Amino acid sequence: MQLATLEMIRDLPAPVSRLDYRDAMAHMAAAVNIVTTDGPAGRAGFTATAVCSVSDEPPTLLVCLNRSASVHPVFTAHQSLCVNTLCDDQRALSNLFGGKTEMAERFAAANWTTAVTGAPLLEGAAVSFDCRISHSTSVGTHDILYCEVLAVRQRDAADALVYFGRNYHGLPGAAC
Ligand SMILES: NC(=O)c1ccc[n+]([C@@H]2O[C@H](COP(=O)([O-])OP(=O)(O)OC[C@H]3O[C@@H](n4cnc5c(N)ncnc54)[C@H](O)[C@@H]3O)[C@@H](O)[C@H]2O)c1
Ligand SMILES: Cc1cc2c(cc1C)N(C[C@H](O)[C@H](O)[C@H](O)COP(=O)(O)O)c1[nH]c(=O)[nH]c(=O)c1N2
Repeated sequence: MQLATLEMIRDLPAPVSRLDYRDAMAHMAAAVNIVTTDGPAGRAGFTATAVCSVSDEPPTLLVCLNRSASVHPVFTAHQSLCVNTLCDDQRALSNLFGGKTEMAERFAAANWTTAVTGAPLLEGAAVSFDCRISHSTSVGTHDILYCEVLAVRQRDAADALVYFGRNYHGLPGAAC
């Protein structure tokens, strides 16, 4: 194996720091979601922007959940969840579910129903995806939850909520 020379090491780019990475990621706009679960380990929910579509056959999305989050044990116990994508008029929910708030207080601020898994579906959400967690992997500080979508519910016309530059922005909706 060729030993790296000092010149080679010196020429390597400095690794991206956590703060530089976060500054960079603040430039990536994202949808804002309340991810919920319910079952024997109780009802839980958190705000998530690290959510995206994976495949349409079978319908699958992914959610990245920080293992240090208070809700992490509940989601891993249930292996099911619902991704509720917020509309512009639901900004306050994002902060409420964004941590440090009692779970009962979080859920008291909105109306909920259920579909297949029993995970709470948010009334008035732009769209809700009721899912079974099919498998997960751990990368760095987060678990990546791969979720098979078992049911969907969508609201026809709604203004979208976007998170960009560490702030919320409304996006005028069209009939979807
Ligand atoms: N993926 C995540 O876990 C994630 C995403 C967004 C916000 N947050 C939380 O919300 C707080 C406020 O975020 P902000 O956007 O106002 O400012 P920030 O500077 O803390 O984060 C800027 C961007 O960096 C990314 N990021 C932040 N923390 C992360 C983490 N632990 N793992 C992976 N990516 C991360 C997100 O894209 C975020 O929008 C953050 O400190 C974090 O606790 C977490
Ligand atoms: C706009 C926005 C976006 C996200 C978050 C927060 C906010 C405000 N949080 C953090 C998460 O909601 C919550 O703050 C942490 O889980 C800590 O919550 P507890 O205090 O442990 O309940 C978050 N956490 C996570 O694990 N994955 C994610 O994608 C996101 N995205």
